[in-house]
Amino acid sequence: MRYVSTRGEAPARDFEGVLLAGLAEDGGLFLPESWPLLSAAEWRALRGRPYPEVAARLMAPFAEGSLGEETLLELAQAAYAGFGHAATAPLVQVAPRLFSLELFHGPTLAFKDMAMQMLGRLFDHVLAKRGERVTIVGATSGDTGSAAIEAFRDRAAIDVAILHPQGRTSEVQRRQMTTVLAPNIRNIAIEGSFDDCQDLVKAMFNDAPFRREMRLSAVNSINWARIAAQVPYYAYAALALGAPDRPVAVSVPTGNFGNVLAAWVARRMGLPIERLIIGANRNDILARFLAANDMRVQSVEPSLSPSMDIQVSSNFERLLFELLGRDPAATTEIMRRFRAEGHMPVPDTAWKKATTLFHGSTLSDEGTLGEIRRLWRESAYLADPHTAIGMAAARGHLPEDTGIPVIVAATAHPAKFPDAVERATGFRPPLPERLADLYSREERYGVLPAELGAVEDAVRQHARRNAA
Ligand SMILES: Cc1ncc(COP(=O)(O)O)c(C=O)c1O
Ligand SMILES: N[C@@H](CCOP(=O)(O)O)C(=O)O
Repeated sequence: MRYVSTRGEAPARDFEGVLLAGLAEDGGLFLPESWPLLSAAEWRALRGRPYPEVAARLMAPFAEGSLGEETLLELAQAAYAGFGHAATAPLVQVAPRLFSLELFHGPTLAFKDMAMQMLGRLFDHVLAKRGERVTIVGATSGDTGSAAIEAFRDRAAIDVAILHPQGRTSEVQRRQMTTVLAPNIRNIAIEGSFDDCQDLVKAMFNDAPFRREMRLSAVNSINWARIAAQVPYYAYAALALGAPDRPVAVSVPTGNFGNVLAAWVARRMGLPIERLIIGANRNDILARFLAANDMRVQSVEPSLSPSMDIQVSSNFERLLFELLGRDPAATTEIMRRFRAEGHMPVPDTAWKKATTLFHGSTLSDEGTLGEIRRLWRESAYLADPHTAIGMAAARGHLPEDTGIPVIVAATAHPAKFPDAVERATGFRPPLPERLADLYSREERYGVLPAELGAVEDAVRQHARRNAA
C-alpha cells in the first residue's frame, strides 16, 4: 500500500514511511492511494473474533508491503493484553437502539490507548528493524499526551516531548502526564490553547532542517497509523450488532476529527455505517460547518469537555481531500485560505456531499451535565462529559423508524473528569486502584510561551540529553 499527501507535493510512501514521517513534507496529511474493500463474507468471518484478531485483519491492508497480518496480530495481542476488560472494547446498551462502545479500558482511561498501545509496538518493531532513533513531538488537550507517554515511556530509541495547554486540561489528565518521570519524556505546558500547541507541532514539522536534525515523528492523529488503528473498534462493535447484514449509525464526540474519520474509513472499507453523527461542545466549528457550511475559526473556549476544546480539526483536511475528488491543488488552496483568513471556503457541492452522511450538533456545559444526569438516572450509566455529548448527539439524530442502532464512542472513563461528573450526579467516580496515589505523585513539567524558537530549543535539549 502506498500513501499520498493531501497537498500532492510530497513523495509517496509505504506504511513504514508514513508511520515514521507523521506529517507529509508538503504540510499535508497522508492517505492510502486506494481504499481496501472487504466483502460481506470477509466481514462476517470477523464476527465474534477476539479484538486483536479484528485489529490485525483490518490494519493488514494498510500495512501491505511493510508488515504482514501475522506480525500485526502479535503486536495487537501484546498491545491489548493489559486492558482492563476481557472484551477490550465492550459494547453496553444504554437505551433502546443506543449502545456505548467503551474505548476507555486501557492504561490511561481514554480511547487514545486503543491506537497508542498499538503505535508503541509498531514504532518499536520498525525502529529496531532499521536501527534508528526518533523524537516524537505531540500536542494534547489532555488524552493523547497521557496515552503517548504511557505507550512510549522508557524507550531507548524514542524521545517524547508533549505540549499541553497550561491550565486547560483536567487535573487527572495533567497529572497522568506530568508524574511520569521517565528520562525520555518531557512535558511542556504552553501558555495558550490546544490549537496553539497543534500549530507549534506542525510548525516544527514544517521547519525542514529541525525536522531532519531531530528525526521528528508524530503520534497525533495527523499520523495515518493512528487512524488505521482506530478503524477496527467500529467494525468490532458493528459486527456485534449484526453488520454487515444490518446497518448501524455511529455517534462520536469530536474535536480533532480523527475518531469520526476512522469510522468513515470503516465505511469506505464496506462496513454498512448509514450515518455518522458528530457531537461538539461550544467549540462547534464542525457542527456549524454541517449546519450551514460555516467553517469560521473562533477563539477556543474552555468547557467541561476539555479534550474537545479545539477549533482547527486537523483531520478535516483528509475528508476535504476526498470531498474534492482527491484534488490536491484545490485542497492546498482551501487550506491556505483557511490559515490566512480563518474561514474555510468549502465549495457547496462538497459541503452537500458531507451533509448526506454526517450530522452534527452542539451541546452546552449545562446540557452536558443534564445528559450525564439523565444517563445516570434512567440507565444507571455513568458517562464522562465527552461521552455524554456523543450520547446527546445520538439521541438528536437517531435514524427514525428504521431500527438502526447507534453506536456511541465512549471516549473517556468518568474518573478522568470527576468534578463534572460529581456536579451532575452528586457522585465522585474513584480512580482505579493503580492510579489511587495520582494526586500525591511528584509532577515535573516546564512552562513556555507559544513561540516556535523556545519550544524547538526545549525539544533539542531534551533529545540531546537523552542521546548523550
Ligand atoms: C475524551 C475525548 N473525547 C473526544 C475527543 C475528540 O476526538 P477527536 O479529536 O478524534 O475528534 C478527544 C480528543 O481527541 C478525547 O480525548
Ligand atoms: N483530544 C486530543 C487532541 C489531540 O487529538 P489527536 O487525536 O490528533 O491526537 C487530546 O486529548 O489530546
